[in-house]
Amino acid sequence: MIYEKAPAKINLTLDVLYKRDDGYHEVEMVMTTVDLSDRLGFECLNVNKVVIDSENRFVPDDHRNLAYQAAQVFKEYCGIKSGVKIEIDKNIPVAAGLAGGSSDAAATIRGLNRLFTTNLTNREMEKMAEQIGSDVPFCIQGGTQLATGRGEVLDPLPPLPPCYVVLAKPNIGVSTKEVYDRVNFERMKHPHTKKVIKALNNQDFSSVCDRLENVLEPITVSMHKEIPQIKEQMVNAEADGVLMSGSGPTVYALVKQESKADRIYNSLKGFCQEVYIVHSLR
Ligand SMILES: C[C@](O)(CO)[C@H](O)COP(=O)(O)OP(=O)(O)OC[C@H]1O[C@@H](n2ccc(N)nc2=O)[C@H](O)[C@@H]1O
Ligand SMILES: Nc1ncnc2c1ncn2[C@@H]1O[C@H](COP(=O)(O)OP(=O)(O)OP(=O)(O)O)[C@@H](O)[C@H]1O
Repeated sequence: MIYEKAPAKINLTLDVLYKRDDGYHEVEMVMTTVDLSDRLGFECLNVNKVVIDSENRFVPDDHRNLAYQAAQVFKEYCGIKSGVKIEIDKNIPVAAGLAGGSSDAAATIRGLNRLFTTNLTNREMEKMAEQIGSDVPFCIQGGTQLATGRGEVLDPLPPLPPCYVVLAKPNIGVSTKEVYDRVNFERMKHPHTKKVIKALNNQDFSSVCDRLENVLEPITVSMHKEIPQIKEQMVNAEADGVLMSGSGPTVYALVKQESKADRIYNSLKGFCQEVYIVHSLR
């Protein structure tokens, strides 16, 4: 069995520019991976099928699983007739806005590229990833990147300066499609994406923290009061920056000091079922 790590992502910015004719939204977002990861294992099967094995009851074990879809796309593209077993050890909260399923799909493409020694380039793997979901191409290489188009046009950026990332996921469900469907361009306050990129170029942590913005946040907030409550607790515990990731519901805090990260963690532990202290990934 060979193994791949599948890290979660957070949005430092998320801007929506317009709705496209294909129904997707043109976006501009700065995303970065954090060290909360699923672990995926891959091995060949003699029979030509894809088998998903996970102990997490929220992870589908059939075609609905993005790792299953990635394996099918990979097998088709590379003309592979043997089957594959994929073990998913799930650590990223499910349906959280942290791209858990997307990262599993990307890890599957990378893992099968190693398992079958197919020598695909990152570019080829990103093209394949587009067929599975808008966040999957970013997850092929991860790190810190500017994602445009519907999320699949990628430009590498300098990493988020080293810090603690406290993630808090309230126990509520959010539909990404529903949040995008509620986008209202008239009332939108667009993020200063260029200033965040400049701050990353200068490795200026406090300017990054001052500019964290996500146009989907007010939409998800209007449906779930838990999100502003978590943000308020994080701010009261002296987080350097706070934002909702993706379409939510996970909210994160960026902090330099470990003692503050601990304080935020402790203040939220009773309120949220799932709270994690992790690091940004270089
Ligand atoms: C919110 C984010 O997670 C931020 O990274 C992504 O934009 C969403 O990425 P994702 O979950 O991989 O999205 P997909 O599985 O491709 O699309 C789910 C649904 O979200 C909406 N969607 C998604 C991406 C995009 N650029 N415009 C959209 O309008 C569409 O209604 C689509 O049917
Ligand atoms: N490998 C997977 N891990 C978790 N959920 C998966 C997976 N494959 C498919 N799913 C389905 O996708 C749904 C969304 O889960 P996921 O954890 O990918 O959401 P997300 O983090 O909000 O995604 P994104 O940030 O890309 O919008 C789940 O409810 C689950 O049914």
